[in-house]
Amino acid sequence: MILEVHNGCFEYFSGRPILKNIMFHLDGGQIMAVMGRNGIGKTTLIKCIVGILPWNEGFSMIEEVRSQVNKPIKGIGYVPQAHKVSFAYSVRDMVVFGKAGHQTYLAAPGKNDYALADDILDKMGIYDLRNQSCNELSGGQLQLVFIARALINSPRLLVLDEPEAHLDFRNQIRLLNLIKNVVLENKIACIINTHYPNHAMRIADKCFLLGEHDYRVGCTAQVMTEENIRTYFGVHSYSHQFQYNGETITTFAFLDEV
Ligand SMILES: Nc1ncnc2c1ncn2[C@@H]1O[C@H](COP(=O)(O)OP(=O)(O)OP(=O)(O)O)[C@@H](O)[C@H]1O
Repeated sequence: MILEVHNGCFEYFSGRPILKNIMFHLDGGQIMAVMGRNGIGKTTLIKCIVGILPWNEGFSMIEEVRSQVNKPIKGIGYVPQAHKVSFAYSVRDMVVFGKAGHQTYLAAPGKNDYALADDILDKMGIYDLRNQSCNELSGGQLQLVFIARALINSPRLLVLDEPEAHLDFRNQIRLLNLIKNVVLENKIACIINTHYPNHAMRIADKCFLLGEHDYRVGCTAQVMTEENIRTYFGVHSYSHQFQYNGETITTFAFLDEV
C-alpha cells in the first residue's frame, strides 16, 4: 500500500466541516480520480493528504510515514492547479531545479540531472521547449513543465490538481497516457483531481466522488454512474460504451440540470 487516509476530517471554520471521516487507500500501480462540484473540497482533500493543511482528526500515511504539516514527506510529487506566474528560468532549469537537493544555487545540477530532465521532457512531448524561457510559455505548456518537474524526483505518490485544465485534446490524451504509463511502469500511486468523468473512466482504477454530506469511493465504473452524476452534480447524463484498440471506453454526455 502506498497511501492510506484514515478517518480524515477537516474544517476551515469551526462547525463547518468540509471533509468528514475520509477513509481510503491506494496501492502501487493505481490511479484515483477525485471528482465533485466546484468548491466542494477536492483541493482541500489533496492539501490535507500531502500535508499542506492539517487534518483536524485522522491522518494520512505515505508508505508507512505519517504526513505532518510543514514537514514535506519524501516521495510525494505534488502539482497544484495551474497559475500563470512569472519564472525567468528555462524549461530545462525549471525541471532540474525541482530535483530534491538542487533548489539552491549552491547545489548545482550535473549532467545526469539534465539528461534525466531531457528524457522526461521528451516522453512528455515538450522536448522542443527545453531552452525556452518559462515566461514565454502558454498556461498549458507551463502546466506540462510543472508535471515534468514533479516527475524528476521519481515520486511514490503523484498528486495532480486538474492537470488537463489548460490542455488541448491532443495534449490531454497524451498526458493521460503518460500518467498511466508512469504509474504502471514505476508501480507508484497517483491522485488526479479532475472535472472530466471521461478522463476518470479512461485512466482511473478508483474514483473518489465528494459530496456535501458524504462521499463515494471505489472502482471507477461503480462510482462514476449516471445515478451518481445526478446525485452529486445535479446533472442528467447518458453514458455510452464502445470498443477501441481492444479496450472498452465509456463516455458521458451531459444532458440537462436536474
Ligand atoms: N484557505 C481557505 N480558507 C477558508 N476557506 C477556504 C480556503 N480555501 C478554500 N476554502 C473554501 O473551502 C471550500 C472547498 O474549496 P476547494 O478549493 O477545496 O474546492 P474544490 O472542490 O477544489 O473546488 P474547484 O473544483 O472549484 O477547484 C470552498 O467553499 C472554498 O471557498
